[in-house]
Amino acid sequence: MATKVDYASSSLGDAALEAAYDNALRLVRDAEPKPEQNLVGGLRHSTGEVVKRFDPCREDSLVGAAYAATPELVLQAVEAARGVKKSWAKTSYGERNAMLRQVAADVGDRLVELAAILSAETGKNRLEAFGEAQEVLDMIEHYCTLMEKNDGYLLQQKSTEAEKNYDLLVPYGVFAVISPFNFPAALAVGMTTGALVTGNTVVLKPSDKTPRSTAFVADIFAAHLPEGVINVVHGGAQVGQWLAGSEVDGIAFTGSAQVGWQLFELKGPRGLQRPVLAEMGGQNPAIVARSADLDAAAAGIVRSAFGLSGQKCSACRRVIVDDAVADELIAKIVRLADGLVVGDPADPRSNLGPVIDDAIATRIDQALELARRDGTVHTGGRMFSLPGNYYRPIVVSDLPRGHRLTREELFAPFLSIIRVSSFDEALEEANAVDYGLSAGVFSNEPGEVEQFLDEIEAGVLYVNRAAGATTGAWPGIQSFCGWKRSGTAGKGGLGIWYLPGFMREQNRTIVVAP
Ligand SMILES: NC(=O)c1ccc[n+]([C@@H]2O[C@H](COP(=O)([O-])OP(=O)(O)OC[C@H]3O[C@@H](n4cnc5c(N)ncnc54)[C@H](O)[C@@H]3O)[C@@H](O)[C@H]2O)c1
Ligand SMILES: N[C@@H](CCC=O)C(=O)O
Repeated sequence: MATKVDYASSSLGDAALEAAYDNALRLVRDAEPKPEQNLVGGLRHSTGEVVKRFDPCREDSLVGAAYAATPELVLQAVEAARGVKKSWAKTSYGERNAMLRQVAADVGDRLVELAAILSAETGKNRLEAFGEAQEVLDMIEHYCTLMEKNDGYLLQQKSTEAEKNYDLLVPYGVFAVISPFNFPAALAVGMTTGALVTGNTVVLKPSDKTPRSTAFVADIFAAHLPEGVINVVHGGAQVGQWLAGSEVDGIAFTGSAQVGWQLFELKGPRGLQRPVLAEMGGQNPAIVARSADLDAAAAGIVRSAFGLSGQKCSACRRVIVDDAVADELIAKIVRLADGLVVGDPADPRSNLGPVIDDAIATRIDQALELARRDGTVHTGGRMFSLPGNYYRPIVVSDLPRGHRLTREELFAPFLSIIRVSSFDEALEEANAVDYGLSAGVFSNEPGEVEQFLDEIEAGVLYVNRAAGATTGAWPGIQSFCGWKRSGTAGKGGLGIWYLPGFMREQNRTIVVAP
């Protein structure tokens, strides 16, 4: 691929790539998908109920499917992973890195196909799809590099000729990896690579809304790893519950706070606590001060609020703006939002596609009704001219302070604007939610920027970023730690402290023979 696309890119930058994507999307949509199989100890299982996934842009067209795992199969998958955990932990990180880099190389050879599958299954536009496909590669490379930089997390402590002391991090054993629908390749790969590169084996459960995208990358992992090191069980919430309720030694989860915190409460084998690395949702604010460059602010906010139809954990959900510039900012946001093209990813102009399913659409319809009753709806709403659940970007203001639409995560192209009269008040409102994932500020006052950095309660911060007020974190560049209700681990994916979460500490004092 000639161009490297990330979440801040504004074009694929290559006509040949556009054409290749168009062709791949057509092929993906035209071929009737075979149900994805479960993978247990290297064996494929194709029995049981078939979960079907329809194209969110063309409602009656099947785009993905999978055989849902039974409780017995889930346990077999955990056993298969347990069976090879010693041999996998015994491999050197150099050997593991070599295998994982082969995975990345193979994904790299099939990037266009992956982007097309991602678009077909989620409805995300081509830029978002290529960004995600590229993130898969950068995620694997970043975690392999971290293992090398940290020399496998083994340090010699003060030692003598007679006694050697080592402090090291060792894998827990078997990790359950439970992934969400919105980044079904990048996030499944991120968590899976985190577990594998540190020497754990994995049972991966993709979202039942996106089985094909996750199976695509999982199959490439399986092709390069010893049997049983990666196992895949398909299905919905119930399969996730069976997996999390099994004797796995750790859980890596990305998804809603409602589910993540339930998993956090579960006990591990023999009733003991185990790591639950849960990365969850947000109610992410962008603060706009009166000194801000309002064009940059509007651009960054619109990009972060409506990219992927607001179905990003990092999406900008609240704009908290100084009253002195609020009307001007609202006008700019509305103008940019109205200029976005809503449509099928097959349309190269499309900025945002449909939302993933009827459940989110119902939530949006209810939210809109509430917003019309309690506030001002400036623009946006359902588009009935297209099949599927398409929405024009919704911009709302003047909801009463603390209104639930400004507190809960709707996961939709829905932006609330809140007026304040001081920077202190802006920060107070920004921090008034239970979540703490990403946040942005637009200000040309250094003192305000410093106050924001010191006082905001969130793990991913952006200052004056027109390319994305709250979105666009990238492996090795940003880290992605959810504070408060947004994360359980206190360390996030993408960053430099992520891998130790998959390991525990052991000290080894070895007396050398006299
Ligand atoms: N912080 C992050 O890095 C991040 C990234 C992407 C998405 N998210 C969050 O994910 C959510 C959207 O994804 P989603 O709708 O797929 O989330 P979800 O919580 O509905 O599902 C996530 C995964 O958990 C499984 N699951 C559902 N109920 C379960 C249960 N009771 N036990 C075990 N597994 C269960 C699902 O089948 C899916 O595989 C949003 O809240 C978003 O903010 C967070
Ligand atoms: N890494 C992406 C978000 C992933 C969650 O949905 C971003 O930072 O915008």
